[in-house]
Amino acid sequence: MAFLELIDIHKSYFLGKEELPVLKGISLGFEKGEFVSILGESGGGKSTLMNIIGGLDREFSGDLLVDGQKLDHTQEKQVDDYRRARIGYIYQSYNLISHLTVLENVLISLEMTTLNRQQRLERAKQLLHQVGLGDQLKKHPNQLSGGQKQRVAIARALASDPQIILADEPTGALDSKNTQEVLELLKQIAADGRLVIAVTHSQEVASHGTRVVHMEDGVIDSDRRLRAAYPVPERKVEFESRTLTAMASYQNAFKHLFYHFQQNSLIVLGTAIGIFAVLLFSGLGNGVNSYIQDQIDSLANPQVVTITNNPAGKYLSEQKAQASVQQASNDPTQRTITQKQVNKLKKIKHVTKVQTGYQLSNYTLNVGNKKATGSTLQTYTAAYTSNVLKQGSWPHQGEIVLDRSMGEQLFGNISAKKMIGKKVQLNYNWLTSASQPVQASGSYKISGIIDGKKAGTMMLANYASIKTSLQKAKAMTSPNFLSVKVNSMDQVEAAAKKMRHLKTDGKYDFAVITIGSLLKTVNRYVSLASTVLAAIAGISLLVSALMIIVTMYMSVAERTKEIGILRALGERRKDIRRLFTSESLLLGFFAAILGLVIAWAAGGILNHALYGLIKYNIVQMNLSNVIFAFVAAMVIAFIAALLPARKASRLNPIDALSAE
Ligand SMILES: Nc1ncnc2c1ncn2[C@@H]1O[C@H](COP(=O)(O)OP(=O)(O)OP(=O)(O)O)[C@@H](O)[C@H]1O
Repeated sequence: MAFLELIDIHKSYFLGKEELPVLKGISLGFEKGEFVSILGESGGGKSTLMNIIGGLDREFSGDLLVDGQKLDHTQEKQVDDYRRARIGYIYQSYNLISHLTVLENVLISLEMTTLNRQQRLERAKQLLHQVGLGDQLKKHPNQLSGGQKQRVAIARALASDPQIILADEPTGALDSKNTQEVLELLKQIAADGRLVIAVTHSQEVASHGTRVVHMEDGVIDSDRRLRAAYPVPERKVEFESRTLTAMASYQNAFKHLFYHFQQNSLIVLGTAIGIFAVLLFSGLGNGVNSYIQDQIDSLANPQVVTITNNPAGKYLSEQKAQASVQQASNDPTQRTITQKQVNKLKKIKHVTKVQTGYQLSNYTLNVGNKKATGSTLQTYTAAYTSNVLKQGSWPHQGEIVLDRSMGEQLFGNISAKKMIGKKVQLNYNWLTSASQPVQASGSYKISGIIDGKKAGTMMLANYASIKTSLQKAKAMTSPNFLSVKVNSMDQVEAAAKKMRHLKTDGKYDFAVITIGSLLKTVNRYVSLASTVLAAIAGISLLVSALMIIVTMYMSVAERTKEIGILRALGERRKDIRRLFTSESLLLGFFAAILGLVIAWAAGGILNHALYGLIKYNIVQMNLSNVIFAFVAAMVIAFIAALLPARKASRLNPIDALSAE
């Protein structure tokens, strides 16, 4: 049995429904060491036969046996392996990959072998040296003559040490000197014990071979032996073929990206701008959120929970509690809290202190004939931080703290310091336990001035003093809000939750507000705003994705021939798909890095510019923003490459090879 056997090969092309039979039952056997020329009239089916022998065409009937093993050409994987391990191609038009150097053109085939990097490099150099191009390694194909290009193609065809070399009009484009040299090389290849099959119109080529097969009208009409086949020397197998690794795909993609540096930098820049915008807006959202938190924390103690009664008795979530307390300020009499309720709170774990307080409406302050009025009179609790105080101290017995603007109404434009120690008369309205309105009053000394700009207009009195004046007026004296202190920040939310769930006779006792929950409400709006901005910026990412899709489609169109070459060298459809996805992922990766750098720089500049104004870094990008930007860039790049990559991988290798 011959080394390579073709048994009754039939092949037809179809034009619509019309069948055009091209090969009409070809049976041939080839041995190693033969240099066979296939001759025949133009259009006789020589190239078609070569494509079948080379495993590029799987649409035929008949059998192909190699080394006695039948090649199941319905199985793509088998044919891919066969091409990669057994076949080396040489074409009339050289089919070199233009963006790779001479050396890289040979290495690309060696990437599908078990040789290591160093061995691959050595073998490529040695082969190029053998074909007389040892000093042209760094050149690109367009810097070579026709003869030189064909010699690179020969070196590449030999790289994976295939047993079969197929040459389609190998000297068709060469002058006589180069033709001679190439023929000598082909003879040498056969003499090395390989099978060389060349399609040709040239008698000269045919006369160099060991055998001439002539085709006519889809059948073999003559098969002449010119001389004996070369003896097959004993050769040990130094390496084997294997599929392309993902690493090699990424390296190739990188080379291609770099070769079109300018075009690709623009795409990277475009995508990076989208990523930068998303990052900057998310960073700005974070910064504004934490700025607000910082501001609120500086005014109110986040470890203190504020509680009022819950007259309706329905469960109040954080948000509902806030709404309910706002309503309560219109009708504070509904909100009195009993000692029993206070005791319940004290029993909650992590609660260290429960401070009673009054929130009373409509009060008047008088000094001589000067008057100031306000809507809410509140007693001081630990909920306030000393940042609120502009001057002086919190009120003790017989003292109050005033807002600066109120002080000005009463005393004219004097300094806060001078207001301290002055006496004011306070009148306010409240109810008796029978709900009859009464007026309470007292004389108080100013112990501190509040920075109204920070905390809003308000007045804080001493709890015990207010209680005494309420008693004097025979008004009810139950407190109507509580400040409950929790021993650590971490426990505030958990403790607040327990407080919310306290019940008396099936009714929920309290409306509970934490600074955290207040902050959450504010931050929800800020986050919403920054998400909307980031989403708008995300549109530019979408544009980037479209840009990548278009580029990839253009790249597929531009590289159609290369795809054919790579398939002929043995790359699988999967490898072709990865060629494009990896290139797109690299684009996404570089864009993400550039986007990060720009966002980092812009954030830095913005922070620097605004620091003087607000004493705060307003752009705060965190790790999750960075990770998100990265993942988004990669996902977009990957998705953008899917369709073009699929298109590329589905190209018929023969059609791809014949692309201009
Ligand atoms: N994809 C195709 N669809 C339809 N017909 C095709 C296709 N490819 C080739 N043919 C036809 O099949 C016949 C054989 O073509 P093939 O290229 O194998 O001939 P050839 O002997 O190599 O010719 P040449 O020596 O001119 O290169 C021709 O008539 C050609 O027109």
